[in-house]
Amino acid sequence: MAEEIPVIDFSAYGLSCSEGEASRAELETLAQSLVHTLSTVGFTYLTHVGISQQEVDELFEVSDRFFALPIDVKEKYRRPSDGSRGRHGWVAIERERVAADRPGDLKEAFNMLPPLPPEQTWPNELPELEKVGTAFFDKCVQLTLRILEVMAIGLNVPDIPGFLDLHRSMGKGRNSSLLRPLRYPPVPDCVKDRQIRCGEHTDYGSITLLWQDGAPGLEIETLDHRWVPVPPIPGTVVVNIGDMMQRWSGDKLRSTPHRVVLPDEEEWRKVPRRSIPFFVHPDDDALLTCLDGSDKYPPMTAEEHLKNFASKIYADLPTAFGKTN
Ligand SMILES: O=C(O)CCC(=O)C(=O)O
Ligand SMILES: [Fe+2]
Repeated sequence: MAEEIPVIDFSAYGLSCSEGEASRAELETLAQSLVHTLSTVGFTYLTHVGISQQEVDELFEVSDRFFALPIDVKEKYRRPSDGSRGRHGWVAIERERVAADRPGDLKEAFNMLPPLPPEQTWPNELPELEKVGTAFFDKCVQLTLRILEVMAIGLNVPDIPGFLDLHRSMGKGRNSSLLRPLRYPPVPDCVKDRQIRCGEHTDYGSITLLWQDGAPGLEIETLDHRWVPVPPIPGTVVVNIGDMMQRWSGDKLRSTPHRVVLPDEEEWRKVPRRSIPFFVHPDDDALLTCLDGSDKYPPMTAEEHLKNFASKIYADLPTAFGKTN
């Protein structure tokens, strides 16, 4: 139930206050509760982060307009499938299968990975997508740096500026952080055996920020192996840990399996579900050395870590792993 996933008030360090405003004591308190939750549940809700509902709704709306374009227009902006030409662009329904034992996911997505390589463009048919998407991306970057700073305080990272510096290129190239509006269509009359909206997986980056619309379906697996819902709570953003951060923290923080199931209620089956994840990655060349000073895992660059998992989730590839984005 929702009560297993705490709601943490982030107002002391939200984007609405300036950086020097929060006292050390306020940040310490915030850091303790954040790290406690992310070490156990691996998921939390944050309120008062300083990104308004209006900004979120604007991105939902412009993404809706993109997904409503004819297939042949969306095809022009398809995400290259060979992985060597970047990951920006549209991903069609059932194209990804994040759980190997399930059919393709009932979702479509638009990966936003600024700056674009020269051979890719934003949709000319919908210039607002670039405008709204890049503005939201920038907000996510600012919020991410604040959340990472608070996490680092809670983890007693000795060199916090150095840790934050490993994320300095988000949105500037040589960094794989990704904003990804998702649309899960209304549940079709014919659903394949075991098909759901998004199969069981862990995220593979460092942290994920996730905005949900009002539709239910997101679930997490608890430490005692129960699947519990993460219902949408207005005015909150969900934050969770990815595999890279679990490893980097020497397994202190928990990369929690999650999925998006088909709703049982007829009213929710008839409507789409929309969400906006922002997947955070350190810079490609960042060397990840265990933050607790231990040698539990050998140092590895973010790019090496990414290569281990990327390109494994495409429905037409022979292997599919429980990893997404
Ligand atoms: O749509 C959601 O609520 C979650 C999606 C998700 O877990 C993912 O894309 O990695
Ligand atoms: Fe996920």
